[in-house]
Amino acid sequence: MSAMESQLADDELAASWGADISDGFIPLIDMEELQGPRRPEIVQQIGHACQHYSFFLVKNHGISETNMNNILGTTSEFFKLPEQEKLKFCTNDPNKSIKLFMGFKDEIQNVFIARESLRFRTYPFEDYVNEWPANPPSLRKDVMEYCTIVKRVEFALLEAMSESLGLEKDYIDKMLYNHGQKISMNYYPICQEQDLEFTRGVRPHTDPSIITILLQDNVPGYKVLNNCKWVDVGHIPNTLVVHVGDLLQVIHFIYKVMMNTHTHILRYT
Ligand SMILES: O=C(O)CCC(=O)C(=O)O
Ligand SMILES: [Fe+2]
Repeated sequence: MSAMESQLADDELAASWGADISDGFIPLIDMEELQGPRRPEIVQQIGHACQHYSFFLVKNHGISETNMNNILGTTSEFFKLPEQEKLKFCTNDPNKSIKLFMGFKDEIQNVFIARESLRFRTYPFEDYVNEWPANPPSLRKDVMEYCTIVKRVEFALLEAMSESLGLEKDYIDKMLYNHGQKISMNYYPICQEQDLEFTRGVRPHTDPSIITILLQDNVPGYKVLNNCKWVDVGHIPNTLVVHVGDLLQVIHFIYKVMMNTHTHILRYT
């Protein structure tokens, strides 16, 4: 098959199970179907999405609308806290499992990275929960509820990814040996129209993770790189974006991803 024919076949296959977005196409996986008779087909879809896109959307993932609203609400409450309360979590100490990153100017590229980001280890909860912010009071409960279900989503996806590579379904999980989980709560503040050219949410990057599972609010701005073109993911309600991270790529050499957030409106993920 020529490269063009193969691209066409890929596009046709993808067109039968993807989601149309504003300026392109993004694979959409129905996770509920992983439990039923169509599992082999869905596993194939996941493998195809990882190999040809390195990102995809998932629906019917088991995270309720309430859970999603709670964690996004908690995130926005945290970033609304007074500066001195938040700054307690800013640290250069490499041994700290929780860190807040504030917006900063990148002098070399002459851009302002506007994002505030609170990142912390979550799993196993008992090892870390006491370090999590006690404010807002809902945070610990919301993070635990959300991360418990995200862990299930992650396991289901890693199993399907293993199978899609012709491996035993617990292959990747066993290789990773009891791996943990990290959450990154992000706040993209409003920036002025005239500053837009010099302001980024995040710079183009790949993630140093196994997989990244992203929940975003309904504000657009998130882009992924596909065939050398940045594609706006937009917001499809009740879906999560899944990315193949660098570590999974290192294990298998075939999955690759890039992402970029550039926004001039208030946004939480
Ligand atoms: O918050 C987003 O939209 C993207 C965040 C991201 O890419 C990251 O934290 O690695
Ligand atoms: Fe990322």
